[in-house]
Amino acid sequence: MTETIIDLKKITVAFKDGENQVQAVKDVDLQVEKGDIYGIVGYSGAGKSTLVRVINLLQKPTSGEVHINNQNLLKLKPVELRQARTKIGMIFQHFNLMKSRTILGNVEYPLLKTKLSKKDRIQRATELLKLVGLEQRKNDYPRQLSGGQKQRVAIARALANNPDILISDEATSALDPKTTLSILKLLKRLNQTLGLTIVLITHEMQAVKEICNHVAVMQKGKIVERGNIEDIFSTPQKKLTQEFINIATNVGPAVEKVTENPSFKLLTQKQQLVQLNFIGHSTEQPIISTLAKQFDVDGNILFANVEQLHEETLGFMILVLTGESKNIETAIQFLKENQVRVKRLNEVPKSEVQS
Ligand SMILES: Nc1ncnc2c1ncn2[C@@H]1O[C@H](COP(=O)(O)OP(=O)(O)OP(=O)(O)O)[C@@H](O)[C@H]1O
Repeated sequence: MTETIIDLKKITVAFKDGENQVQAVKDVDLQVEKGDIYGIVGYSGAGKSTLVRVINLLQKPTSGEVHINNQNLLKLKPVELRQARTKIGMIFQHFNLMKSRTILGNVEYPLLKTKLSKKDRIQRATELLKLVGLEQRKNDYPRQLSGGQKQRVAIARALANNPDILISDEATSALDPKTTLSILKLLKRLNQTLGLTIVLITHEMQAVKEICNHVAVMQKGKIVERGNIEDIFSTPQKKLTQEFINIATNVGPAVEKVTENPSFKLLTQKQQLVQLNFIGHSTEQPIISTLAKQFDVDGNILFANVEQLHEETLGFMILVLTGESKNIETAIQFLKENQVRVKRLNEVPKSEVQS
């Protein structure tokens, strides 16, 4: 049985900007299941940070309801809210470590407000550093660590009070791709071993693809599309979502390269440039040879990429189909009937297309 741990209802956040009012978040509902890793993707200014800051009431909404762990946070007394907040950890792009404290001192810091003795605090902080693989560095200072190591310390600190939820606000945006991957893997491990629910804000669908089970796409303060990761990657509905996925799967840059190449202009009336997206079992079929054998249509592969998302395999391909236009149309129909999404990348004159 799934259990909803984050339930935001009709959240609106408005800021005063001089004479004007900026609505950073507009009437957003968001439900996250316990134990999930939920991505929130959007370009800068979409309202992602503002929305997730509502989860721990770092940002009070102008209107709406905030239910976390079945508690209505807006109805809690200050002392109860402080307690509820300790169960929501947060990590940031710039780590926010205290320069004058050692690594151990940074992780110990949130425990100073608890009833733990100094000895127990040190023991807990040491355990947490072990969990993120930095026990050996506990007496170092933040300046002595790399970006990835600093983020590991920030993660250990965020876990000090045994939170149920971890909010990651662009936590890998300042890191190189390899370090990003290692931090994402660490988050996934913590999700699996501690049952931690993670909300991951990012402007990169690539990060979402690595570890999230669900994703919401934000634009201008609203969630424009949401769903499980396989559905969103295989059948994105909104142009913005497609854009993010094209970048994450390298299809976007490949289409650009192909269509900007001078040879693209030289395609004949018997050639159709197509982008194919395959889902699940359709990735295993010998599509190209079938097109040649059954429809007398040759397929020349210009780009191909296969992505594994949990149990689902997704394939992306850019092809030039060459043959009689009638045959190309039948071949495209065949592909569609076999759960392959087909997007035409060049216009074939109408007179050539038989319906
Ligand atoms: N305290 C504030 N006062 C006024 N406007 C704000 C405030 N905080 C955010 N905004 C505005 O709200 C909108 C959403 O900002 P927000 O930081 O939530 O977006 P974001 O998607 O997280 O982008 P980024 O990744 O750049 O932080 C922006 O137009 C921003 O300028």
